Amino acid sequence: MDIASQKSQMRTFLRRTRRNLSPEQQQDAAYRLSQVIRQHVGQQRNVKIALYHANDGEIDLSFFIEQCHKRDFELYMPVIHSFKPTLWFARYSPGSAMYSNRFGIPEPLHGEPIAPWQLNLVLLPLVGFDTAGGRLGMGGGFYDRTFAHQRRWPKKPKLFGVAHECQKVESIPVEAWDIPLAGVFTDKQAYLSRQKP
Ligand SMILES: Nc1nc2c(c(=O)[nH]1)N(C=O)[C@@H](CNc1ccc(C(=O)N[C@@H](CCC(=O)O)C(=O)O)cc1)CN2
Ligand SMILES: Nc1ncnc2c1ncn2[C@@H]1O[C@H](COP(=O)(O)OP(=O)(O)OP(=O)(O)O)[C@@H](O)[C@H]1O
Repeated sequence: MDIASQKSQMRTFLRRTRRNLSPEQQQDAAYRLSQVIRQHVGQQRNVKIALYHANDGEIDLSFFIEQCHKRDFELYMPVIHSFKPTLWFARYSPGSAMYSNRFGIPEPLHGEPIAPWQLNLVLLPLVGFDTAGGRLGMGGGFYDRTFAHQRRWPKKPKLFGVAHECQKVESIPVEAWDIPLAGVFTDKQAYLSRQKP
């Protein structure tokens, strides 16, 4: 079986697995995840973080968003570009007016854009991951394209995948365009990459 078909099968299975979590399991996971991320963001100030609005059983960042709000962190959410398959990031605060994109995922309606290299941390939603740096997204290549040229940027945000622990698999093939992650945060622990991304 070719890599695209393997990934597609894995995607179907893992999306179903996360959608089958109960509301209690989701809430518990969201709380634990916020603690795991907080340990890694530490006591820094003026942090600019891109995160996402949970959809399709994704692990929910609302507890973490609350904590960021209290600490005056600036938050941003991905917005799908109107004619290119890439993302830009718009300022978000709890209570911001939102608009559903073509996949039904809410995006900030009036959020100020930020140049991606000005972000300090990007939390990417994952469908699956392994502990060797393999990752699986929704299959649109949106994050891959958005961060494809980051080596040429004046500075780079740290990229961390975010997922439920039950989205961890034995091995996901890494393809040439896959952007390297600094690690993955789950409701159980942080998996940090060995190689520097
Ligand atoms: N919460 C969240 N926001 C995100 C992402 C994400 O994975 N999660 N994205 C990460 O890239 C981008 C959106 N990418 C997406 C890619 C595919 C599908 C999707 O549901 N595809 C459907 C069928 C496609 C269609 O309707 O045409 C599917 O596969 O069932 C959704 C989002 C930007 N925002
Ligand atoms: N930098 C790029 N330039 C052009 N096409 C790309 C680039 N990155 C990925 N793609 C294309 O996007 C498609 C989806 O890739 P892949 O299955 O790895 O997505 P994904 O990693 O699951 O999605 P995401 O990046 O949104 O999390 C592939 O067909 C790939 O060829």
